[in-house]
Amino acid sequence: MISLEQLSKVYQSKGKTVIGVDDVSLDIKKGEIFGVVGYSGAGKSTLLRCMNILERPTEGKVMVDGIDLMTLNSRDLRKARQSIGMIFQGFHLAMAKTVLENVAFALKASGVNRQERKRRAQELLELVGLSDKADQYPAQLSGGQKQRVSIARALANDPKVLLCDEATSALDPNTTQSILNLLKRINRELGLTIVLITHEMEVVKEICDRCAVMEDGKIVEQGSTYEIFAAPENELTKRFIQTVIDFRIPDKILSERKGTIVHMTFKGDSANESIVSDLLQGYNVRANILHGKIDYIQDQALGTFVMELTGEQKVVHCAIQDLKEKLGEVEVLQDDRSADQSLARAE
Ligand SMILES: Nc1ncnc2c1ncn2[C@@H]1O[C@H](COP(=O)(O)OP(=O)(O)OP(=O)(O)O)[C@@H](O)[C@H]1O
Repeated sequence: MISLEQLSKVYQSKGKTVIGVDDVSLDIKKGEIFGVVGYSGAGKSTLLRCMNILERPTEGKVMVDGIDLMTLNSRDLRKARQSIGMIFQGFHLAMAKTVLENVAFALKASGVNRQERKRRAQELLELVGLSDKADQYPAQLSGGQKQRVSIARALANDPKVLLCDEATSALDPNTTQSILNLLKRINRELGLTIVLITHEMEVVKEICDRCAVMEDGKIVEQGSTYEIFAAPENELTKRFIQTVIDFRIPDKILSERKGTIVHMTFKGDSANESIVSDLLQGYNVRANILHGKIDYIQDQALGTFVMELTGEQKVVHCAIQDLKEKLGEVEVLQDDRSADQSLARAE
């Protein structure tokens, strides 16, 4: 649905060159929810705004639903933009207009008559659960309700794509959840392709089918959200995942442990099976759980465990080897230190 080819955006600011987006290529499929995550200044907003040419890329190609947006004149671009809705962190509502008028106004430019505009706006307010607020003004609404109005407005022209610029960043966790649920619902019910940018990995975990991680204008990793969580490769991606699944063990606890400390990730069904206990029993290795959690990402289980394994060192190594073959993701965080202890005693 959206295809970016070698996209770059360079700003000239006070005699300096600032790179906003640096050679990004990306394919976003029809009907998926795609997340772009990164720290402040990574280039997320610039990338998103290039997708509807609110920001004109310096180089590269932007294809949306088969149309090369960079080749359009301003009239055709305005028309093409009708199929690309957008919502913002700050809502951008007209404060002097009622909720209904805010939504109906979006239909004015497309030449819909007054009566039909009103009917459609009422229908959209129903979709976002705000029919009873039609005659109120934005100042009378909560942040979550304002974002619902802006979603209704963005949907007015039946877009194929919805771009969300930090849409939940100004909201509390409960309200964030309800807006994410609404986005998920309109994605499924209307078949809408959604691209969202965020600095919160939790948002990605919650609703994104696929995601990309951005740093210094570049995409450093991308893939299905489940695979990214299960086997992140880039250090930045790992840091983002740690904000959601934190398996770090305090240094003090680690220093007290003498066995081999391993971090294991269990994918899908294996998260529900007793592979580990069966295997460790077979090897006569004892396991002490230091951290354990099963998360559900895109309705698939993902288990994360940190364990201290003790037993004869050779046997522990064989058991780890076997676990790697069966589970794939096993990382040794700290080697066995019982030898250090006997060495210290000998000294
Ligand atoms: N209009 C502009 N003029 C000059 N530089 C800009 C402009 N817009 C963005 N930049 C620069 O481009 C880079 C990427 O900014 P961008 O806003 O896209 O990042 P971001 O990841 O969305 O961060 P944030 O979440 O803080 O908005 C930054 O270095 C920023 O200073």
